[in-house]
Amino acid sequence: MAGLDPVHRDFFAGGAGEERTVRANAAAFDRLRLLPRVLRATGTPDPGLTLLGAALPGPVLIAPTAFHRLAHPDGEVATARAARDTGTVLTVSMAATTPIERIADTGARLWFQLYPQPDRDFTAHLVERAEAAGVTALVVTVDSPVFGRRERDLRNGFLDLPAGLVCENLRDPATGRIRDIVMDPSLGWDDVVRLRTTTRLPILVKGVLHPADAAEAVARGLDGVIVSNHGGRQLDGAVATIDALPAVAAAVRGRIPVLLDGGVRRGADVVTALARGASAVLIGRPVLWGLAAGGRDGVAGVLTELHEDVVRVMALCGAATLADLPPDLVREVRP
Ligand SMILES: Cc1cc2nc3c(=O)[nH]c(=O)nc-3n(C[C@H](O)[C@H](O)[C@H](O)COP(=O)(O)O)c2cc1C
Ligand SMILES: CCCCC(=O)C(=O)O
Repeated sequence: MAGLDPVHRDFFAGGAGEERTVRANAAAFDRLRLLPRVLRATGTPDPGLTLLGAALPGPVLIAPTAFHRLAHPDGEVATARAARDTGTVLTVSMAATTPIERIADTGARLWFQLYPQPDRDFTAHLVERAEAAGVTALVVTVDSPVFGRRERDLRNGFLDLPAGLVCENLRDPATGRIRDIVMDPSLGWDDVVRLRTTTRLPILVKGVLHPADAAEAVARGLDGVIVSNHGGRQLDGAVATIDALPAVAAAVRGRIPVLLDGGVRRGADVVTALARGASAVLIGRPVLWGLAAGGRDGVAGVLTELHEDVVRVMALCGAATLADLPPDLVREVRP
C-alpha cells in the first residue's frame, strides 16, 4: 500500500490474538458455494433496497473504522465523498479523526457508531451532536466490554495517534479537551435502551453473534442488529460472522433488519450473506485500502467495483432483485 506506514497498515489489517477470527471470517465464506438458477430471464438485476426507510442503490454499506486520517490526509471527508457519490451509507466511527460536522458537510448519508461512555451526560452530548449534524442512525457497538489484545500493535508499539491527529468527536464541551474512549464492561441492555431518552434516531446494535442476543434486541425494541465480530479485532476465537448469521436471522424472523460484516470482499460474499438472511452487509478494511491507495477515488473505486460485482453475481445466479436470493442458493462444502 503506497504511502501507508507499516505500523498503521498493521493497525488496519490486524486482529486480536492469533487472528484466528480474522482468518475464520474469510475461510467461512470459502466453505460456501452458490447453486445458481438459470433461464430466469432476469434482465439487468436491480440490487436496490429500502433500509430503515431509506432507498439505497445496493446492499453494501461502509462499516465504522477508526482513524481515517492515518490512511489519507483527507481522511473521513474523502470516505464520505465516495459514499455520497456512490449513494451508500458511511457509518462514522466514534474514533473518527474528523469532526462529525465536517464529515456531514459532504452531504453523504451517515450513521454514527457509538461506544456508550460511563459518563452518561457526555454520551448524551455525543449523540445529540451527531444527531444535530444530520446522521440518520446510531450504531451501538456491543462487542467491546474491554479492548481486544491486538498483538501487532503491541509489537509495533502503536499506542497513540501521531501528533496533529485526535479523535475529534471526543472533545469535551466543557473543557475543550479530547477525552479518551472508555470500553465499558458495565454496559448492559438497559443502557442501550436508555439512549432512546436522548435521541429519536433508530438504534442498531453491532457485534451480535448469538441468536438469543438478537432476540433480546428485538424484545428491547431496537431497530436493527449487525452480526459482527469486529473484523476479528475483539474476541479472537469468535465464530465467523457468515456462520453465525443463519441462527440470528432465524431468531429475528424479519422483524428488524439483520446486517453482517466481516470478510465480505466479493459480490459472491454479499449474495451469500443476503441468501442466508442478511438485509445488507458492511465492509471495513477494503475501504481503508482504497482510501490509502487513492483517497476519495480509491474508496469510490472499491465501492463501485463491489457494487458491479454484486449485480454480475445476481445475474449469474438468476436473481432480478434482492428478494430472489433464497437460502437454497447457498451450499456448504467440505474445506
Ligand atoms: C482499522 C479498523 C478500525 C475499526 N474501528 C472500529 C470502530 O471504531 N468502531 C467499531 O464499531 N468497529 C470498528 N471496526 C470494526 C468494523 O466496523 C467491522 O466490524 C470490521 O472491520 C468488518 O470486517 P472487515 O474489515 O473484514 O470488512 C474497525 C475495524 C478496523 C479494521
Ligand atoms: C479506541 C479506538 C477503537 C477503534 C476500534 O474499534 C478498532 O480499532 O477496532
